[in-house]
Amino acid sequence: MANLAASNHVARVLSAANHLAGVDTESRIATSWRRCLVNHKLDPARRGPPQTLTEAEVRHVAEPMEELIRVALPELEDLALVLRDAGYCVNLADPNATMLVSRLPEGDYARMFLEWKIYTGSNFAETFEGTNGLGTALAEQRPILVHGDEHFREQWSMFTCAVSPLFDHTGQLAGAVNISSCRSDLGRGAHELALAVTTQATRRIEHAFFRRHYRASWIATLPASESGGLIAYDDDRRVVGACRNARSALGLTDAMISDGIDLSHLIQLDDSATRAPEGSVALRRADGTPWGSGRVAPPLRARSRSVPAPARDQPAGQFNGLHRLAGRDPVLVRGVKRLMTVGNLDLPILLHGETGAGKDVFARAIHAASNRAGRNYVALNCAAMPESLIDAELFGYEAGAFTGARREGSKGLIVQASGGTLFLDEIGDMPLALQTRLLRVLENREVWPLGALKPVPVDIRLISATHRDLARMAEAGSFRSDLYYRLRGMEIRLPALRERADKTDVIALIADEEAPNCRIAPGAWAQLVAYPFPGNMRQLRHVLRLAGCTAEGGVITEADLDLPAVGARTAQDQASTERTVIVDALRAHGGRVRDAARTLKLSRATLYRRIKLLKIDLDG
Ligand SMILES: Nc1ncnc2c1ncn2[C@@H]1O[C@H](COP(=O)(O)OP(=O)(O)OP(=O)(O)O)[C@@H](O)[C@H]1O
Repeated sequence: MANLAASNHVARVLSAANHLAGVDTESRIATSWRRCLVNHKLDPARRGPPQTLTEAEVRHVAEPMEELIRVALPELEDLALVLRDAGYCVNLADPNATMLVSRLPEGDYARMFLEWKIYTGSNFAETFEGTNGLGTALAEQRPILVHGDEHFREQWSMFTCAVSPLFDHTGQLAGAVNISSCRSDLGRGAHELALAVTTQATRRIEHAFFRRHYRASWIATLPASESGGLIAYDDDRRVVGACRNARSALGLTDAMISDGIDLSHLIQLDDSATRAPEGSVALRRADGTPWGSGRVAPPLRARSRSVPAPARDQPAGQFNGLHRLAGRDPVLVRGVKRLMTVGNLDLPILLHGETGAGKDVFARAIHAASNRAGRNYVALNCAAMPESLIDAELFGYEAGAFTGARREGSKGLIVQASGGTLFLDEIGDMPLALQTRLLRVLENREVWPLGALKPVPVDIRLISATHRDLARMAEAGSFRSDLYYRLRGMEIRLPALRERADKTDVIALIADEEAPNCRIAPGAWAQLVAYPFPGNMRQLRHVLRLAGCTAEGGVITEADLDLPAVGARTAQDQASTERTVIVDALRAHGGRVRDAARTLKLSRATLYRRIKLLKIDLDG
């Protein structure tokens, strides 16, 4: 049955190539099929995984794209969050169709992408893989949806990919955003919305990148009818840059830009656009005819927000990184003090905290502060992989131990970490069978790679982390209690961002890192302080990074904060957290609203409004 489908598919591809009836031979798909057969000499029946780069090669390829990746990440994370439950994976690729960033969906869907190597490092160039979303969108430099058997190779026909190419601030092809689903059974129509969502997210990344690059220039946004193209110009109104859409709307060339063409030869802006920037302005074409409304943003010229000084009682030295992470939060400061007392004992550490609370960065800081610093630090997320893969990744295997194993075998992460630190993230998700094997490694200080005839001695410091209640899991039998006690030589709880007593310091510090040239308007500041941040530091970083890119005139306003609504219970938590923060500040200042407002970095009026809303009794 499967063979019949495959040969039917191959016959269709060949018909299209030979312009036979029964196939829309003029469609983009058929044109691409012909390219694959005639130009690239590919075989639609060939099966096999895509070419995949090693981790070091990926790092090398990603290096020149670092800034673009940094700007794109918040959008990619948001896309992944929105599409995760629908089973889509999200990727950012370079112009040669190598995936550089991948966000997998939940559960079984993730397994499909892992099995088919649709992940970081894989290459889907049309010249190798034939017609596919990523390769074809890049070859044609146009967004495309490639659904099921529209793929050139029959083996990809269970996937549907929506892809939008990404252009840099000079209008050059810089990569592509890809989303793939293994639900081709849903029909093409079901995926069309995904293409629109991907295209919009890609435009936002391009705009954020453009604004970042030209942050020292004026930036005019063309009307929505021109897809909101962007033009950057200097104080003398000479054009210094334009995005791809603006270039095509205005017929702008590189030569015109490097000659510093006068803006008035392209569009007319009245003087009010310069006097009162940031609002919408009426635009006219160069010949004076009205051209709808656009926007003008002035250059970002100065940093204007101060960063709180670190707590004065923090000692210098090897624990500096840990102290910086702990800030002025008493729970964390206490945790770091306890860590210092055990110093370099190779005690296993268990970190407990919600997602994004900083378990990974804390684990790295512990390693950096230990006498193992400078040796290997190896991390594995136990929730991101199916059991069979964790087994092979962690414990290693001998050459030819199982079908699909690497020819030369694999040392495994435990052996790689020997002499240094092994960080096991989401340890609560480790399957029971593997818990038993891990326990044996910790007890015997040796590991048996699959298929090995003798064990390999190892010397690791283990740091593990979880957001789950391991004690309860141990009681319920879903986590081995003997392993639990072995892991928690010392347990450190990382408070959620909303619980941190120094929440405002953390916001200010992260704002300074993520949006260094921006000031936060009071309304936006109040929102940030009040928001419960279920995604903790990670979410705060993303929100501020994005806000820093979209903020016009160097001021982050409420409109720049993309803070998703939180559920009713969380809203209640938020109110109670906010209440506690305000009451604490008032207490610390003997009830003086003015001083409490200064500490909370709120205006007095805002603080009075919050006090009234939260029914805080000032006299009490
Ligand atoms: N104390 C901190 N100060 C500033 N940034 C922080 C701090 N802690 C964490 N972050 C940032 O928050 C993001 C998430 O951190 P991290 O990956 O360590 O969280 P996590 O708890 O391991 O998350 P998960 O459980 O989802 O893996 C990172 O970008 C990190 O740099």
